[in-house]
Amino acid sequence: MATGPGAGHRSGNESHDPAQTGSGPAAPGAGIDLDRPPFLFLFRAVSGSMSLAPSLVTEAACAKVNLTLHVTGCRPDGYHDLESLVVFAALHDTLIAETSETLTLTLEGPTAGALAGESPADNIVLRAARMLARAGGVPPVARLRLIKRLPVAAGIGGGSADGAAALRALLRLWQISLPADTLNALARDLGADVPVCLEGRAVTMTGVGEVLTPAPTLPPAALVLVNPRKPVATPAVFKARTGPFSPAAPLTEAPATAQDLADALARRTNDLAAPARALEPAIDTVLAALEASAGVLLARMSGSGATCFGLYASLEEAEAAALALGAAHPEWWVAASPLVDDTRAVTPVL
Ligand SMILES: C[C@](O)(CO)[C@H](O)COP(=O)(O)OP(=O)(O)OC[C@H]1O[C@@H](n2ccc(N)nc2=O)[C@H](O)[C@@H]1O
Ligand SMILES: Nc1ncnc2c1ncn2[C@@H]1O[C@H](COP(=O)(O)OP(=O)(O)OP(=O)(O)O)[C@@H](O)[C@H]1O
Repeated sequence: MATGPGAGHRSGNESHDPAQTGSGPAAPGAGIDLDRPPFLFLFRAVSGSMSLAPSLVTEAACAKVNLTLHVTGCRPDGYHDLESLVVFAALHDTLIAETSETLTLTLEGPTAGALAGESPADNIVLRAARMLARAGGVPPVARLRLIKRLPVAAGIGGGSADGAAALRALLRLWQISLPADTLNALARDLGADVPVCLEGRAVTMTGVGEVLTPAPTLPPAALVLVNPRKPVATPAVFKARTGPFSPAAPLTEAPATAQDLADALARRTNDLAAPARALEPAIDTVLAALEASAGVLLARMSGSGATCFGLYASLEEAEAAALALGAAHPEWWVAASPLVDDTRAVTPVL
């Protein structure tokens, strides 16, 4: 089992350049009268020379999970209208951004090999950096390090989360602030799942992925994510989808318990599951194994697959199920996680 990086609370994930921060003014009550003009002048002079810009920022790029996914229409440009209940797991890639005079990206971590054949310039992290620099009117310079742990082309938005993490990190590193609409549009241009990953909280996602409405409060629950280590290309799955579109069926009431949540999900669908299963039959094996696991309340596919999730009432049950699934299928990527309220509160694992 890979229980993966656990949820935690962010603390001190920015490090300030000691040369820039200095020692700061004395605290009130430390024997200095800050109201006396010479000290007031000194205080202003010191704070005026201090830079609040961090020289290093780390961000957790958390896995997104589509608990439901209704394809409600198709647009002239080929993109589909969706309605999806999206939540986040604590499992994450880690993005580290440092000040530099050039723009560089290094890839490491257990799943980085899946990107070995691709040009680093095409990596969504560098695309995000270039687009944000242009929008913010700053030079595109940073030393970026991406630690990849999430499976690639897996339906849990690993690349989208990396792109969103790059935006968040560089907004802070470069001290840029953009209007929310501009940032949402920039995220959308990077990929349909990037706006939701930037939001990082449970939402009902509509449009092609850019319209985000807070989801009803969800009960404590845990997930097991299972990927058969077979990449599935999102465009191919949308292309293979046939039949009528679904009506939107958003969750409007807060489920009181994990079982209530499972019951509500059971009345809804992932419309991409059928085409994905036709393209990658290993999804059937994964779903059957999750459905047979002890304590599972519901098993479904996330996004365009092939990752499937099992829903459990507690993290203990999810971890026990992940342990058993991982032992029975060592060739699979298996991980347990609580549902995360806000991905900004997840401490990035280095
Ligand atoms: C299936 C989901 O994972 C659900 O959250 C997302 O909609 C996919 O988001 P994504 O991978 O970020 O998608 P993009 O990289 O923007 O698009 C990849 C391809 O998926 C298809 N696509 C994607 C999103 C969408 N709303 N309609 C689509 O038809 C298009 O063929 C597109 O060329
Ligand atoms: N940092 C990145 N991590 C993963 N894939 C990336 C990254 N940058 C670019 N890519 C490209 O994006 C493709 C889709 O990868 P990703 O892991 O985001 O798929 P996914 O989990 O199916 O996403 P979604 O659920 O949003 O459809 C990869 O096959 C790769 O070509």
